[in-house]
Amino acid sequence: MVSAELDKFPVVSDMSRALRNLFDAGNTVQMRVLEIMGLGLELDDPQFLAKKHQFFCKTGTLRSLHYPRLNMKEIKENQVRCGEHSDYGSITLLFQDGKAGLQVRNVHDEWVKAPPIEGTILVNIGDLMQRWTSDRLIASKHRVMLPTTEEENSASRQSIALFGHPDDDEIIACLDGSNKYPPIGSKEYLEMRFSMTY
Ligand SMILES: O=C(O)CCC(=O)C(=O)O
Ligand SMILES: [Fe+2]
Repeated sequence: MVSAELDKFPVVSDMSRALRNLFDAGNTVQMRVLEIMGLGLELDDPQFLAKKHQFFCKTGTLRSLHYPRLNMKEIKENQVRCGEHSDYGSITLLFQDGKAGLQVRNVHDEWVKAPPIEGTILVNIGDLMQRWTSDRLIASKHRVMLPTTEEENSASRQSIALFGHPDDDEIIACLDGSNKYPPIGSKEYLEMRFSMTY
């Protein structure tokens, strides 16, 4: 990146403290969402999922995604901002700025827009949660498309994803007692996905 571009980054005083606060607050929200999911899934112990995320400070990952503003003339055919994928872990909290572009594939296999709604956080189910719940909860495929108007092109987009993953030494076995997916170590699963990707 050229230095002129770097100059356009906002100056955030005490960045590390700001990120730490976001990480900690996000952790609290993740735990609450996992508890609510435990209730919805009618687990004997509704806290079960949350209890498997005790070392979030070690397993959680915060990713800042900055999509620069675009020049219409430089856009290639079929270019997207972030290609179709599902997240690997249990649940992801996604904080979007005011810019549209995110799309989620619904149960009818159609792409639907998931525009940012002020004051809300988007929650994605990850692949390991799908496996854990024997496909009762489906990992949502999502992608980020390019802006459609010239005006939107002249603005950058910023999002922050907080990826949750069960504790490293947990064995993830189907919660319904079935053998739909063989049990797998949480860390082992994540490493397998990374090695397939990179
Ligand atoms: O930038 C976004 O809104 C989505 C990013 C995303 O899906 C990811 O990093 O896994
Ligand atoms: Fe994602």
